[in-house]
Amino acid sequence: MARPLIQLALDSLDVAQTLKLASLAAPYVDIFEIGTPCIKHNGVSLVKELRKLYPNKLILVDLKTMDAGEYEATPFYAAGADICTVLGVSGLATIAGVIKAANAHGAEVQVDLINVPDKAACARESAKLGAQIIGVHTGLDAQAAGQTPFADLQAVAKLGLPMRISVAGGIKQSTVQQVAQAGANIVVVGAAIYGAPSPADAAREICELASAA
Ligand SMILES: O=C(CO)[C@H](O)[C@H](O)COP(=O)(O)O
Repeated sequence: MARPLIQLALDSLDVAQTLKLASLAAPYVDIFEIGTPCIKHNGVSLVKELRKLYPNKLILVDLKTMDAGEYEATPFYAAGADICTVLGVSGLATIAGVIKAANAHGAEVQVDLINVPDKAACARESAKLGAQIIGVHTGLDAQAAGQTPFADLQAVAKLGLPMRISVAGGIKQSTVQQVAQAGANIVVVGAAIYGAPSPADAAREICELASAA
């Protein structure tokens, strides 16, 4: 089994800190995620800057789009995003709009299952529409309330859909192998890297653990 891709969530609002973290972790991660607060604060120019600095990395823009899918996502794909996210709770018309924008740019879409009540139905419908990635996600506020993504990951993996599975929500060194073995194709890590004393060491450890899973 191929190791899952490692996605670093760049969740700072500060551009200098974001670029510094990206450079420290770059040797060990496959995807740079421009996190939702970061993209809202810094906009399309940060996508362009990261694209220029890292032509060979995948860039995910965590738009968490809720409406006006095609219109909102188009400038981010045009700026160089490989993947944009859309909320599963937004509904099928919005998801279809982001997929249309992605297709126009030869790019991909991740549907985020955060707070979706019927995750299996949403994942199935998203696959039918042509989304390439389904995101099992326990957000930061839900994590603070003690929730984790592990049970949802198992349930989504069991569906056997023709989509890659991304998992996010407090993944760290002690859980990366568990999620890889449960079927995650993309493992998203934020705080366990950016909050570590050495982000580079943390990113390397996570990459090595994922490779050995
Ligand atoms: O999308 C996010 C919050 O909505 C975060 O970027 C994602 O949860 C990863 O960060 P962490 O590993 O700290 O949970």
